[in-house]
Amino acid sequence: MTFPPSSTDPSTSAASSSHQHQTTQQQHPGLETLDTKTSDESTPKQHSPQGISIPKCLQDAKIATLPSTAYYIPNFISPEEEDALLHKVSTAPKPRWKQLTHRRLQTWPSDLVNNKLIDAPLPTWLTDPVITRLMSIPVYSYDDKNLFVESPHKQPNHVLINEYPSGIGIMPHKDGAAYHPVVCTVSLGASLCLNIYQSKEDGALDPQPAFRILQEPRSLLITTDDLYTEFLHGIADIYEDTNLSETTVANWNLLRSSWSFKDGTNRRDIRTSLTYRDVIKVSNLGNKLGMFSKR
Ligand SMILES: O=C(O)CCC(=O)C(=O)O
Ligand SMILES: [Fe+2]
Repeated sequence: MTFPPSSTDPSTSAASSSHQHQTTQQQHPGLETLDTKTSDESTPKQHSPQGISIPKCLQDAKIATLPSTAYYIPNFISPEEEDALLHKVSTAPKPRWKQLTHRRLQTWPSDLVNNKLIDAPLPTWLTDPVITRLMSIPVYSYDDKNLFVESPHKQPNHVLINEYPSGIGIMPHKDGAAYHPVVCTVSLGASLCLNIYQSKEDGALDPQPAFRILQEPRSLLITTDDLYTEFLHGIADIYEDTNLSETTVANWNLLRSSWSFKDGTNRRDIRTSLTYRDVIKVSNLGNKLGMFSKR
């Protein structure tokens, strides 16, 4: 990864777990259990296990105010799934963690070497439920093609886990050429704003974010196209996101709990993100050595 003006990397984060999501359960006349949210969002939902709300197709989750394609699903995983993922992350063997100056990260199945992944399976706790659920959502209602239909391996093969204490973010960067330009980020633990930056005509970074996307715990954010290739993204090193409103947050109408930010602030807490991507180049070295055959 490279940092400004043109860059690549893994992530950041923080936010407040006090923004609890409230749902009431209702029996649908059909088969499934529906979540009826008490907050002010409106995306039509399909249903599955408790606390999850999956749109019928990604168009229902599209962040309409952005110039390029992005989707936001607030209740992508349940509180129990969130706890289970956080437990797996925190109990991973110590050598799995790479400690940076202010945050730490894990890469699964491994680090890239010269932008290449050594072929190895992801552990089940990272594929199920996140990848299975992601693959089950069609992009459009009229056919069943999913988001990874054009990606080299037809699904994510790499997960970067970043843990951001409050006050810590990630510099504006681009994710670079190693990945297919579809990025799926599951947020755990707390909320924060992802900033989207543009370069100015002279190529320098405009330090003022062009857009902000608020990511709540248990949400899935998908960014693609120009958001991947043209814009930069980053997270500010702050303890509180401020000036949050319908006009300053691109995905305000899709939030689970916009009411909880109605004073315009989000106090950061530890946020962990899981970034799922398809690494374009994969080497079979691992298979040849029989390294990963028995997972
Ligand atoms: O943690 C995040 O949401 C951002 C991660 C990121 O930018 C990256 O992994 O490249
Ligand atoms: Fe990134």
